[in-house]
Amino acid sequence: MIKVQEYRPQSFIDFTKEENVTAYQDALKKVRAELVGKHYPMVINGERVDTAEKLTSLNPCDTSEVVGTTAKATIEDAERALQGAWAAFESWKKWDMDARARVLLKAAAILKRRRLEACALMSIEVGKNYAEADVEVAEAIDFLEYYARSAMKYSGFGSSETTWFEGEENGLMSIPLGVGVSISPWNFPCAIFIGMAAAPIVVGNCVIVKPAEDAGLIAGFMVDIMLEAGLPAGVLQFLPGVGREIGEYLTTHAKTRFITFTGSRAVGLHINEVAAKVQPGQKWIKRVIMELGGKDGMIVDETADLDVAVTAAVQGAFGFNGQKCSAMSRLIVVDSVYDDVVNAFVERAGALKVGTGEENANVTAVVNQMSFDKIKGYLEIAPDEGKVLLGGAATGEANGKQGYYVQPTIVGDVKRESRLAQEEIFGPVVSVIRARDWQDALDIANSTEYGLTGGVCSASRERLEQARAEFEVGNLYFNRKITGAIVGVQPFGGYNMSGTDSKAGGPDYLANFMQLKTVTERW
Ligand SMILES: NC(=O)c1ccc[n+]([C@@H]2O[C@H](COP(=O)([O-])OP(=O)(O)OC[C@H]3O[C@@H](n4cnc5c(N)ncnc54)[C@H](O)[C@@H]3O)[C@@H](O)[C@H]2O)c1
Ligand SMILES: N[C@@H](CCC=O)C(=O)O
Repeated sequence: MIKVQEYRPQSFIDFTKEENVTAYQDALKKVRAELVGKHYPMVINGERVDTAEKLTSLNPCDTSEVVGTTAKATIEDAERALQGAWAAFESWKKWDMDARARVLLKAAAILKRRRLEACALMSIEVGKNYAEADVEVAEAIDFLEYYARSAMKYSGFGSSETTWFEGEENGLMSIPLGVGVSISPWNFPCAIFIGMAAAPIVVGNCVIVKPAEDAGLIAGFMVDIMLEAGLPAGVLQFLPGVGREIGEYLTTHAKTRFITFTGSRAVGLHINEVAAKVQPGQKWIKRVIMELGGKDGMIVDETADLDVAVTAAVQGAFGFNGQKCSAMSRLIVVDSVYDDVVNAFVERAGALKVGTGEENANVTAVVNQMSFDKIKGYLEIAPDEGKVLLGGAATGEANGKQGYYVQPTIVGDVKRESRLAQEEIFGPVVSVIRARDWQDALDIANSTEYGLTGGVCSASRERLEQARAEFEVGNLYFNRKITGAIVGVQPFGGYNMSGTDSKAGGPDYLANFMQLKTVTERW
């Protein structure tokens, strides 16, 4: 058994301290000097391989800046990566669990040393401010540390998990699935990207990682760390490319054993459908693990502490511009305190500074043109679906910089069945919904097809207990923000249309990537 201290999540950097701000700014300079403008080729079978065409990553906060480029994998590359991964699987599956876990622990150690570089790169590539970037890199380290330790419980012949039967030895063996595809989103391009790769890898699978098109550089940075930590050739195949091209090819392929996907509901459901169709030569039912979108609501009732509720609302709604699956996009307030809560929320949100990630603004630009246009579309219908109380414009500029800037927006008295109340917007836009009373608020909270995060701000024990039982979400928070799950502390994942509730960072997450064999020997 590997010798490590008990898992403890990373603490976050305190950016109220001047020395930490200075260190971050130094990291930004280093990243600008060493990583901006860099090109990341694919990594297939341990070799760096390039393509004629490239994918370009733009700075969303200053779209005149190209942050860097990656290769753009073709179908032939995807095929080669898949075959190479199956060849690597023959030896990787035989490695001791301890030895595989050590690779993750070493990667965590390297990332700890390069923590601020990873943060700074994300400030430039996807516009995260300092705290948002830091929380994400801390989560990436936590995933590596946590999954390394979790793997231990699947090591060896687990006869203790079965009931004793006289005259026989019985037990369960956990064995890896084979080769899978990990398809990740741009909004947590470091933590989710590496968590979805490290988990299957540590228990003996080989993985083709397909990062999001908008965040290829941080993905390349993380792959370098995994290789430096000692992953053998072919275990992690780095395949930046276009989702509907190579993603589609790999998810439909007969030789893909499992798919772990985090992204939108639309793409997730499409993958679920194509993966279910058995291809010629396919000899398994593909395992599909899905983490999808949300339309997350937080209820504030008349017993709530107003300051706690408003702080939770501002943090949950506007952290990383609402570009989190967990973001509070619906604030559901009971009628008797509606005006007080909403006025305070509008006032606090109105003080948020809009600017670049590098300037450490509270709200930065949204990720790309498609996202900007989509949010703009919702802002256009907002006056018909409620009252715009704050913001309401997609300005496309902040402090003289052209970028995908959208004002923090609050729309009041949104109709509960409207598009603003039902569809994931994925930007700094909050719909406030007026509820008659507590029960009406809970009904509204449960009235979407999603079920990812939710929250209640209330001092009523009875109501909190009712919510515990009846609020239909995978992650439920009381009297705090509804974002920011910590690995091992709040296992994360939703149900209903929000996903397969596989609970990343939870005690059973690795079981998603293994199959069990029961072995009986008669003595
Ligand atoms: N539940 C969670 O844990 C969680 C976490 C983060 C983000 N999300 C969700 O992700 C979404 C935002 O991320 P996004 O915009 O990158 O999502 P997206 O669905 O547009 O893309 C996700 C990934 O899928 C790939 N892809 C696109 N089409 C594909 C296809 N046909 N076949 C295979 N792959 C394909 C993309 O290239 C990308 O890598 C939001 O809906 C958000 O709620 C969920
Ligand atoms: N795990 C993150 C959300 C990831 C989705 O975007 C949170 O808990 O806020």
